[in-house]
Amino acid sequence: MAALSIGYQIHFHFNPPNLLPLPTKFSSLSFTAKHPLRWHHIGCPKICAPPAVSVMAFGSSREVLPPALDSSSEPPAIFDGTPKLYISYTCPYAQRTWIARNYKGLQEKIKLVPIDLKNRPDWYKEKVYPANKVPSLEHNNEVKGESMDLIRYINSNFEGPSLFPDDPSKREFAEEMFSHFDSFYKAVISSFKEDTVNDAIAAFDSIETALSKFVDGPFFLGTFSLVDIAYAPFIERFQPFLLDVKNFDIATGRSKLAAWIEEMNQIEAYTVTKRDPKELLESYKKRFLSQV
Ligand SMILES: N[C@@H](CCC(=O)N[C@@H](CS)C(=O)NCC(=O)O)C(=O)O
Repeated sequence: MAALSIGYQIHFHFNPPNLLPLPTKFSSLSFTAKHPLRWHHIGCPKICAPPAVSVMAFGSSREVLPPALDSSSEPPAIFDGTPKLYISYTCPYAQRTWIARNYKGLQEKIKLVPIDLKNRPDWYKEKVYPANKVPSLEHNNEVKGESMDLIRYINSNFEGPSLFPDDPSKREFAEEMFSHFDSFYKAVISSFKEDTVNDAIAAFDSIETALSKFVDGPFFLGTFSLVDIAYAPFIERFQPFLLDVKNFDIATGRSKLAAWIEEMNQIEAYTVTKRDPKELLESYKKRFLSQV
């Protein structure tokens, strides 16, 4: 059975209102093929008839994530026709593709194959992706790589909501932001090794300006898009490191960036891919401070 549980927004319509707060009294709610709605109520030994509630699927799926495959693991059924996204749970480039796949609701269509990069299985390089990096996507008997190409590919070649608006001015700005990524990344990383955070300040000022361009929403292109996906995994890592090590809070005095971070944290397709900030901080400290 697929290890998948579906999230629901539950609207309680109880009368009289003094019965509230009822949500705490309900232990779980689940759907099965036989019983479309099972309502488990604490204090009710059996499955009870649901009270007056409406339950609305909000279209997101919380997956049980598979364990990462290592050198002792058998390969999945490569080229069996099932699209597969090879990732590492800790890689920000892979995270981009994982977010795109989640946002488009492709959890059941594109199988997630996590790889342990520190103890990589030989078959990954030999049979799947000779570049031996993540992410890679197996689709239509081909394996493609490069996160920026893959998020565009996933957006264009699979069903689900579009992550790239039609508006030509937004598309043009998206391309600008994609090109800007490398210099943003380099500026922030270089500040890790310097005494001042001037480069990082300038880099985040440029993000604040970019976020001010479209006013029809808190995201880079107004609505959530590939641009947010391209930047989010990196900002997720830069923020705790700059705060802890450089005492630089990227969101202070940058209201658009602060709002963007808040809104990103409402997007489940993204939040399920996030790592513990403490773990990210430790891994960045190991990576960047030991080289100083
Ligand atoms: N430009 C690539 C970068 C991918 C990349 O560097 N992935 C890292 C993990 S975060 C990797 O696979 N490293 C393994 C290696 O370089 O051997 C992309 O955007 O997909």
